[in-house]
Amino acid sequence: MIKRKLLGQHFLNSKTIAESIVSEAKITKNDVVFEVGTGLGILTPLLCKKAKKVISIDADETLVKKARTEFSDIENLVLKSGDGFKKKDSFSIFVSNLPYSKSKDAVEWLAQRSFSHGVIMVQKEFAEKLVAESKNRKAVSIIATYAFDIEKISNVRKNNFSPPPKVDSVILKITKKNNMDKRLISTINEIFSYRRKTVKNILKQFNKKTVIEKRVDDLSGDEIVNLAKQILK
Ligand SMILES: C[S@@+](CC[C@H](N)C(=O)[O-])C[C@H]1O[C@@H](n2cnc3c(N)ncnc32)[C@H](O)[C@@H]1O
Repeated sequence: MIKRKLLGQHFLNSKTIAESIVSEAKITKNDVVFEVGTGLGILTPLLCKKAKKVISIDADETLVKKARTEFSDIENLVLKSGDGFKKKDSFSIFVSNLPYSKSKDAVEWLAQRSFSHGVIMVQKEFAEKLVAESKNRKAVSIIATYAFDIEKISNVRKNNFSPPPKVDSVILKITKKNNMDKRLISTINEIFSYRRKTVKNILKQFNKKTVIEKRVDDLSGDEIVNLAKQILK
């Protein structure tokens, strides 16, 4: 039970929703799809039908073994065990019903990867955080909106999962816009730990100078990214 919770094991039980996720991913026979969280494999064979190749990873070895047996006849499927957000495989499309505790890690990892687009399912609150404005923004909102165009596809009620999670989910389409590196991402996170300070005082922490008296909350997303770039120069 503890493992289930830690790994966010709420399995989608609606074939219709699984089909709509795969359809939104606009997969062609030229695409390599990377799926994090094979789970019970509701998405995996549908992805394989459309793609040239599917790499599907689960952190739970038991689920990977089960999938290996169940999908042994699918030739374009590579099943792996381990932490999906530590893998270095190349892919063109990302599809994941994300393990919820890993949503922030997923966004930061995806921001560093080159790919075309993805379809992800996240908790409703996390989806709202990603597109939040001014004072409601977090570092992950800045990273996500700089790295991707984000489009909401639909809401998914919690009863479409077994066992049902506490909250509803949202399907998002993300299209890659800008690549970011690890240093830029950690500097944006650091800026947010000083979010009540003025830009002038933040830069002072990094031995840099400016006359700008604005606070982080008054800057646009691009201005925050540029501030992080200035700190890194
Ligand atoms: C929300 S379930 C989704 C499973 C399946 N795709 C579905 O839609 O029913 C998340 C899955 O991700 C797996 N998982 C959790 N953390 C992971 C990680 N870091 N890397 C790979 N898989 C992970 C869990 O074991 C679980 O099977």
